[in-house]
Amino acid sequence: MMPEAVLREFDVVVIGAGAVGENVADRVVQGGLTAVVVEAELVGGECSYWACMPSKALLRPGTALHGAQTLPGAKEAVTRTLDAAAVLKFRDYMTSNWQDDGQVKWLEDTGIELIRGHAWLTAPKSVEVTGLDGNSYQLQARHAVVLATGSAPNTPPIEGLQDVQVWSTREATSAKEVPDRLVVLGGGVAGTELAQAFARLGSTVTLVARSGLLRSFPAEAAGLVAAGLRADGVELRLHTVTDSISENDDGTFSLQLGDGTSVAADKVLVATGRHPALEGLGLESVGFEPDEAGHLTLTADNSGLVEGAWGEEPWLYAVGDAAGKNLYTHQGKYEARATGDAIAARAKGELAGVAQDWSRFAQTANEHAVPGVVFTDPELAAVGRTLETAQKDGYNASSVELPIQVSGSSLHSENYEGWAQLVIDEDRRVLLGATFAGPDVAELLHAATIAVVGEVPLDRLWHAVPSYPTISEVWLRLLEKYGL
Ligand SMILES: Cc1cc2nc3c(=O)[nH]c(=O)nc-3n(C[C@H](O)[C@H](O)[C@H](O)COP(=O)(O)OP(=O)(O)OC[C@H]3O[C@@H](n4cnc5c(N)ncnc54)[C@H](O)[C@@H]3O)c2cc1C
Ligand SMILES: NC(=O)c1ccc[n+]([C@@H]2O[C@H](COP(=O)([O-])OP(=O)(O)OC[C@H]3O[C@@H](n4cnc5c(N)ncnc54)[C@H](O)[C@@H]3O)[C@@H](O)[C@H]2O)c1
Repeated sequence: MMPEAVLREFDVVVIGAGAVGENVADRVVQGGLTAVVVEAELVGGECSYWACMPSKALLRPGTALHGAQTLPGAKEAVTRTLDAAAVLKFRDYMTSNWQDDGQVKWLEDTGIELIRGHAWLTAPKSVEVTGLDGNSYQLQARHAVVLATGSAPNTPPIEGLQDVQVWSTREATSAKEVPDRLVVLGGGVAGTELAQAFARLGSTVTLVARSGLLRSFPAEAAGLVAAGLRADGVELRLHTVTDSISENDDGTFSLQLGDGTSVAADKVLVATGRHPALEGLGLESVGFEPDEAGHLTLTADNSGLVEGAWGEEPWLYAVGDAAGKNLYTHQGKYEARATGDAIAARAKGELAGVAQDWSRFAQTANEHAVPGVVFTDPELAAVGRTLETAQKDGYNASSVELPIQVSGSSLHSENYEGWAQLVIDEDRRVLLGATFAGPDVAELLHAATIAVVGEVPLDRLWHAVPSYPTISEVWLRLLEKYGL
């Protein structure tokens, strides 16, 4: 017999304790409300244990080693290759060995209650939980329920894929051994980063992508990353579809490609995008139906409020990967701060109706200034609109671009190769976006984010003097080329 449900009431119920769920709960508690987060796996979510942190821990030692190898004086001192076992150990350390005690303690110290288990909606503001402690919980939210359930990997329609055991990014980022031959399917951010990480750890890597590499970025910038991967021995099979996959008796894999060739692998990583994790959440009980293909989608406004949920007043919110706007930890946490503050303000009667753009309750930067870094070597860092997206969005946009060739870059490494672009709104003479590609350009990005968010006029930007000799001097060169 099922034990009777434990009834609990909170101001806010958050489903999912990834980085985003943690942050939204933090903000509502700072705002004077009570909050519970329900987590089915590890507190900290995908980013801490299977995504950002382990993938960057696998990449960073290779980048540091390569950096030293490109500098006279240092390269003579570096005589060995990457120590794969030590890199995996560093990755284990950066994921706290997949233990979440530290993050649980943070929840306790912050005054957020944690229930471990699987949660789903049963009615407006009502959530049921099958607890990992054997209890069942009936949670009632006085003000809001927040979906912070993250995303799940897409499965591409490849014959035989359903019948074989391939790696998702989870198995890749938590791998205990380095496979001899790895095939990566997908030329997006995850596929590109992990292809380079494993190539540098010693795998023979083939990356198969049905289109180009890193297609959402300017071609010149993506081209530098492609050259970096090729230099590490990654075979890039771009504009190539994968027709079928099968597992051989010895546990290896054979993939048939659309160009008639085949490729063999010891492991296959599928990294072909992700979708919001909204299945099994009881959304049907509050007014949502899957489409003909069986997919559930939600539309959330600029405060994260989900449109169309049953109920007398606004109560259902979606943030982070679950909202499906921008699948980045930093952007999800930004959404969480706005949503948490909006929930607290609405509960106190301090916010009515739609949140005003650029107020603390609105996720306005989602429309204008989403920064992202591809942590390959060389890096690719971009914020805001590309020339293509700016023109598509109706801006009278122009661009200025240059190879990165300044004193800072020639000091950085021998034969430094980089590329930078600014996208300009000609009507207002402000930046709409920026892209940098090259070794160690990630730290250049925040200056661009500030310029885009602040809509700093170019004539004023001219007075932002980059220090000599830094790679940031490329800003000055770009503005000079633009005509200032
Ligand atoms: C390989 C890889 C590398 C990445 N690297 C970066 C990077 O370098 N920088 C960056 O900004 N982004 C990166 N990302 C993206 C980043 O990981 C996500 O944007 C981020 O994790 C989203 O956070 P979230 O809290 O929305 O979701 P998640 O971290 O997925 O958290 C959701 C949580 O909800 C829980 N949950 C789901 N359903 C239920 C339920 N019904 N009941 C209870 N609990 C539930 C899950 O167990 C999970 O813990 C990477 C992604 C991948 C795949
Ligand atoms: N450094 C970072 O911030 C970082 C790193 C990794 C992942 N992420 C985030 O995680 C999300 C998921 O990463 P991702 O690389 O899986 O997604 P992605 O959207 O970046 O790339 C998906 C790739 O898969 C390909 N693809 C899609 N469907 C396919 C099909 N049916 N057959 C073959 N190829 C197909 C696409 O053409 C694309 O190249 C991204 O949105 C990204 O924001 C961020």
